[in-house]
This record gives sequence, C-alpha cells and structure tokens, in this order.
Amino acid sequence: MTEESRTPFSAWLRSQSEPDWTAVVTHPFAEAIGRGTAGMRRYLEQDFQFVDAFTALLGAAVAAADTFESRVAVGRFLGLTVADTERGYFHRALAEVGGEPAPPTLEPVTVEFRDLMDEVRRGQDYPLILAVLCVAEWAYLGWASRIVELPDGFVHREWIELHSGPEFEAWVGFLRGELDRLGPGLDEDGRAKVLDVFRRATTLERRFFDMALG
Ligand SMILES: Cc1ncc(CN)c(N)n1
Repeated sequence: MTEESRTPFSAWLRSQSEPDWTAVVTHPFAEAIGRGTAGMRRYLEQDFQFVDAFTALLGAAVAAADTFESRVAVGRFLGLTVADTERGYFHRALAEVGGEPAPPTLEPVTVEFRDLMDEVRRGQDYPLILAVLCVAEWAYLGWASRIVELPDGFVHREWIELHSGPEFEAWVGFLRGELDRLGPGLDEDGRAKVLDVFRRATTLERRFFDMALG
C-alpha cells in the first residue's frame, strides 16, 4: 500500500496544495479579521460577487451529485445558510461598512475565481465541483477556527462565526467525506484533474486575501 492510497483523498489534495494552503489559513488579512481591525468594505464587496457564483455552484452540486443524500446535504446548506444567514449578513454588513452590493469594478482575482466556478459548474463533474467547494469552505474553517477571542464588532465577529463552530465543521466534514468517498474510484487522470482544480482554487483564495489586504 502506498502512502497516497492510505491518506484520505481530501488530506492528500490539501498536502499537495502547499505552501498556498498554509498561507491562506495564516494570512495577515484573516488574522486582522480576528483582531477586528481588517478593513472589510472592499473585501465584502468583492466577496459578495464571489458568493453569487458560489451559490450557482452549490446548485450545480445538487444537480451533479451521485446520491439523493448528497443532494439533500448540499441543498440544505444552500437554503438554510447561504440563502438565509449569509445573505442577511451581507446586506447588514455592506450597509454598515458603506459597501456596494454591485461594485462598479471586479478585481482580477474575483473575475478569475468566478471564471473557475463557472468552468466547473458548466462541466457538471461532481468531484471537480466538490474540489472548489471544499477548498472554499475548508480553508475558511482553517483561518476562522484559529481565532480564540471573538472581536466585538458584528461585521468581523459574525463573519468568523459563519465559518466556524460545529455546524460549519460538519459541513466541511461532509465535503471532505464526499471527496474521500469518490477519490479512490477515480482513475489517475480523474485524480489529476481534481488536484488541478483544488490547487487553482487554493491559489485564488490566497490571492483573494492578498487583494483584500490592498
Ligand atoms: C473567497 C471566499 N472563499 C471562501 C468563502 C467561504 N464561503 C468566501 N466567502 N469567500
């Protein structure tokens, strides 16, 4: 048995995405969110555009999933979290920081991230869709769960709360579990394609935080 075949697929994907993975979860912008000092206006304006494409991608995951229970898990997260709690957060937080829900310009990294999500959404290949969803959620769990003391202001505090805690951990556990379940059934070419998307998404996460830092 090789090391690769013993390691869960999701853990292997993450290990192959260093040093960018660690750069995301320890990013200075994420640490500034934790201290409550990060300037959130540009970040949230751009992220609202990210979330739009991310929501479409969740819909694609519902369509492309190979089991009913998987469709239900993704659909529940889409309906209960993204379409409700997170949407409400964005409207309140953008108003608080004076941000535009539809900013006049998209940053290059926002365009590239949306392009990647649109590419895998159109491809309707469930493991590739999972790769992007898993990076986006697992990396966010990574930085948010490093924060020990929550800041007072709701814009920073609720953004951390949305990406940490038992429910979000279970969601990330589901996404990782799906990759771990499907990875061993992929051939070498299929695994390489998932890794390519996983790495591209991880690099974009790093660049997104770089953009936010200014
Ligand atoms: C860029 C980015 N990556 C991930 C997430 C977490 N859903 C987010 N809101 N924005």
